[in-house]
Amino acid sequence: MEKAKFYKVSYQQFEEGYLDCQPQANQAEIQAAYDALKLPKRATKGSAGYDFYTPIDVVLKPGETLKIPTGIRCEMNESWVLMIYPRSGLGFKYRLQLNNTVGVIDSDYFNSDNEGHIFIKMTNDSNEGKIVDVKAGQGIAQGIFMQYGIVEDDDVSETRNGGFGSTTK
Ligand SMILES: O=c1ccn([C@H]2C[C@H](O)[C@@H](COP(=O)(O)OP(=O)(O)OP(=O)(O)O)O2)c(=O)[nH]1
Repeated sequence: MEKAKFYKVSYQQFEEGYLDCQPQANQAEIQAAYDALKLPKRATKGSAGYDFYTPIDVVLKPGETLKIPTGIRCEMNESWVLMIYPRSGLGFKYRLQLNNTVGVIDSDYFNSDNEGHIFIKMTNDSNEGKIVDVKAGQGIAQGIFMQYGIVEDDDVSETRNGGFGSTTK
């Protein structure tokens, strides 16, 4: 693949990921969120970041954390990586942080058994007592494609199958 392409995950995978993040959710709510999913987009021609839109309302008091099932998977050139960063505005306003500081989405994640469903985990780290309030459908984070290098005597032969922690089991 020369460039990259975003897709929605299957409904079945979205439901699984959604329930993992929001165990109380009912099927009508999940189906509505699935139907409303938007693929990531850049805001302007010169923007580096593809905005990821949250399928659920994100309301976080200081210190609270939420895992967001984006419903999105990404196919990309195998020498690329998709880096997920907070949106600057939300960081400036609320000190909204990604739990892993930066999300690293590997090109071979696309083929893993959860379809490469991208999750974003965030914490309101506000030190001014501000409550994060981002409605479903609004941008919550941004993804930037980058090319990565490998060492000249690299001999890895493992393939990925699974999400977080799967290659360290
Ligand atoms: O914020 C994130 C970070 C990662 N991932 C997915 C994509 C990535 O390809 C996969 C594995 O992530 P990573 O390699 O950073 O985590 P790990 O804990 O080292 O897991 P692994 O052992 O699977 O490499 O999880 C997300 O959906 N969201």
